[in-house]
Amino acid sequence: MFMNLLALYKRSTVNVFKAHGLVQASIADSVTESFSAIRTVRSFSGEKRQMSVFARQVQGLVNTFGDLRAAFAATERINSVLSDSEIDEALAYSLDKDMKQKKVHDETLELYLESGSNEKKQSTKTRYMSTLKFDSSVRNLAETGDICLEDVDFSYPVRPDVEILRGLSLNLKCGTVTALVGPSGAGKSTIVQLLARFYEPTRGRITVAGEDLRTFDKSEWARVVSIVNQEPVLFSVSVGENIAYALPDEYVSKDDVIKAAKAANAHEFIISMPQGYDTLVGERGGLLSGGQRQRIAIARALLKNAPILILDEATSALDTVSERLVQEALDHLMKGRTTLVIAHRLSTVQNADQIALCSDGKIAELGTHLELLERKGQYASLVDTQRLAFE
Ligand SMILES: Nc1ncnc2c1ncn2[C@@H]1O[C@H](COP(=O)(O)OP(=O)(O)OP(=O)(O)O)[C@@H](O)[C@H]1O
Repeated sequence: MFMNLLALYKRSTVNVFKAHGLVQASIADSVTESFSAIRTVRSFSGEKRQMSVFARQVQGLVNTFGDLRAAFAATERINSVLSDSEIDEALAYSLDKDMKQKKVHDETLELYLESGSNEKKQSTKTRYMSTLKFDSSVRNLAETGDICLEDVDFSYPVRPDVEILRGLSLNLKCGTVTALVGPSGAGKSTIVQLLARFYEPTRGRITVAGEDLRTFDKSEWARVVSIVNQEPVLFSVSVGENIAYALPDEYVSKDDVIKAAKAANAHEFIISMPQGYDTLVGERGGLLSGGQRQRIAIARALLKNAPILILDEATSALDTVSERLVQEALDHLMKGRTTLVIAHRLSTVQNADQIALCSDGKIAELGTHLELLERKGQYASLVDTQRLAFE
């Protein structure tokens, strides 16, 4: 993982240096051309055409300085990420909140409040944040507590004026399955994005065992959440390596990989391939079928063993045999985990512990399949529309 990051950094740095080189060459060209244009203008000052050449060269020079500034900004950004001096906004938020509520009294915080040097403030903040990270023991909370979306509003940063979620509240009971259904565009995938913390709520909060998710480091949170979706991301390496990728920072034995593959109904098809677990899967797993790719993703999730599971349309677009194999693997994966399933086909979610119907950025109906049918509301009409043969 670290080697990949290093390689990425090297590539980025080389690109920035290349950009610098290009920009410098371009500046030199622009300057030379500008001076030659000036000379031309001087010697043929009566000709308008030469004036327009001169104006173009000056414009070129201005653009070049713009490019140079962007290249410097990119270098600075890369360096700030690598030197770890970036502020984790989520943690900064919780720190700020605790301080405002004066819940935390210790001398480190007082130090922080003092008007000391920026460096001192930063180091105090970092120390406080690492205490928070350590104390919070995310995994323990995720294994034992409910996840609650509390009165959540959300707008995507690119369209801040459009509210996608409006006062949405939902409780995912620890160790149970919640199915999220609703019309297209209602906000189901947006809820997944917030639970995975790709975005933070604009208002309201998401908690695990009562703790605001923003108090946890995002990478720690990523360890306790598994997402399996319709198009799993596979890398152009072997099947075994793709499964082991679940734990990129840890040593994973071949036995563990095989155990996960067996539980995911993937072992049989893997050993029937020419090089078994060493078979390369091709670019984005292109040498495997859709159902096989999903079972590899499920094996990966089993190996990761995260207490929170999100299944986004996981069994759609599969033929009946593949769907049965994948569904069995999923049933295995869901056991004992706090699971949120998004499915368009209502037949796949009727056994969930609770079904939440998301409509217009809110949870409009909540209950079991039978309860919601009896209610004769939106869920019942969705079921009706799909003309499914429920008991
Ligand atoms: N990254 C994004 N930036 C801006 N708007 C987005 C983004 N992703 C989704 N949206 C908008 O948010 C709204 C809700 O989308 P979302 O994907 O959450 O709905 P959904 O219920 O999952 O729909 P579907 O069932 O069709 O997948 C839509 O209007 C969509 O256009």
